[in-house]
Amino acid sequence: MVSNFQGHPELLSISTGYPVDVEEASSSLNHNLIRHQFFLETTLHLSMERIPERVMHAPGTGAFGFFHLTHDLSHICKAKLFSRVGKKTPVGVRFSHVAGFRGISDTVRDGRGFAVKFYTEDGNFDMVGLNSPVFPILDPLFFTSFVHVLHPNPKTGVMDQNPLWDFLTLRPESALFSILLFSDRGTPAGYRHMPGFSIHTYQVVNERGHPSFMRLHFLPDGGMKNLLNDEATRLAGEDPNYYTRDLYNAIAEGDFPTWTVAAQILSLEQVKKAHFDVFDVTKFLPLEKYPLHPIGQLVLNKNPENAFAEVEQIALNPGNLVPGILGAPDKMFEGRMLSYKDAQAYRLNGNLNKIAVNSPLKRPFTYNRDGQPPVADNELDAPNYFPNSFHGPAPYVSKGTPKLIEIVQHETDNVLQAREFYGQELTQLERATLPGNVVASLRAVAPHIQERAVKMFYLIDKELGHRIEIGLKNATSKCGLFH
Ligand code: HEM
Repeated sequence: MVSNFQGHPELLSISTGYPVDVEEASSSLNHNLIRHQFFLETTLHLSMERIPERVMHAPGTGAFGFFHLTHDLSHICKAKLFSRVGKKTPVGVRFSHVAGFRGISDTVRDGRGFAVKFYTEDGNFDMVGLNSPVFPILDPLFFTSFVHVLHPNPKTGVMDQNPLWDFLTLRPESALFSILLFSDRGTPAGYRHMPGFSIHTYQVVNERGHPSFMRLHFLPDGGMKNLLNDEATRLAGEDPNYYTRDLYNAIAEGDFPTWTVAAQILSLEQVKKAHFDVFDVTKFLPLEKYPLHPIGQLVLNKNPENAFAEVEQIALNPGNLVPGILGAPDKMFEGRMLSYKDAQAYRLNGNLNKIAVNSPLKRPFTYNRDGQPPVADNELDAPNYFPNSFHGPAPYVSKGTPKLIEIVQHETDNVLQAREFYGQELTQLERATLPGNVVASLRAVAPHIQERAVKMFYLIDKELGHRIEIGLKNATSKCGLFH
């Protein structure tokens, strides 16, 4: 990953086009600085190089490619990306760290974002998921607190494990996510070696408006690979951009990463008869009951050419839906539909969909005008009000607007799936390394929170609880505590 700019040098100018003379470009000593146009512009522009970083998932990288449909799904969902086997829909993908700020080392233990923008003929569909099949909280009301516990203490500015463990042990629905996070899956071997999950169960409809429900899985064709804690810690110090470079170089060398895309598909009947909430984002849908149906392949074959324009400014929003995909009926999804729109308007301003990476394939015709750049084409004297009798954009006529089903959500058993996942899904090696990974974080936490955490792990599995308890007793360093 080196700069290999091969172009001929152009004439240097400032952004107004004023050509810069060699004397001006060489020194500002003994010059009137206010009249030194080159100094003035470069210095003032530097202060404006940054935009607000994402409040969550700030560190990350991206790549581009396509989604190749291998199995027709049009009997279930009329979205264009799922019809006609062989179809290739262009995609933009952003992989990210859940916590921390830009610049954090890639291999630090964390959840990872796995977000895909599908550029379809009917607009952009964004699947904004994680490398984990579940989310730690059920209720969007607690999302702000969850974000706060993953960020530095506002007094000291230092990361502190106390709020994280305090919160996780007080919100028992996070038990399954905690097992995943502290297993070796919390330190993937790279972005191209991790899976992705929609987590939400989407409601979709076919041409006849008939509803079905699906959770999407993206399974790395090269297999899932993780790092052991020691290796991840070493790489965090020695090679902070380990994942980013690995992905970039693989694509640059033509070793394109691919994922098999599969869906768990449920009928309305199955949803009603499930005996549990299939929309609960803190739980997975058992594979024996709802098997995976392969639908296609995700291929990443193009690196970004401009990281700022194509990665920092990509706006992935679960509220970006297309006809046939209604979104999920759970409260978390509803909360997300509000939050991303607001966060991205703050970060990129109201014309964010005019930024090239966010623009849909087909030119949109709207009644919105102007604002902060990029304003580009403002549709000139086409009517900017609706209704009108001057041939302004007209809505299409549908056969009726499908509605999301209504659901009632409750907290349910929080231990059962964590126990199942620990006992049946983790490999022997992952079970062996889990207690040490937990202790490495928990040892820096106040004793009353440690006690609660140990109880939580005992509830999941007696031996796991016991090994963490012993590990904590033997842990000598209590690093991270402020007195
Ligand atoms: C199933 C639950 C959730 C998942 C899987 C998830 C996943 C993600 C991912 C992958 C990103 C990074 C997108 C990118 O690469 O640009 C992100 C960003 C973000 N998420 Fe979530 N999230 C979840 C829940 C929530 C909730 C409940 C809220 C708020 C109510 C929220 C608010 C945000 C915000 C504000 C950002 C930053 C958006 C931006 O500035 O572009 N998320 N989330």
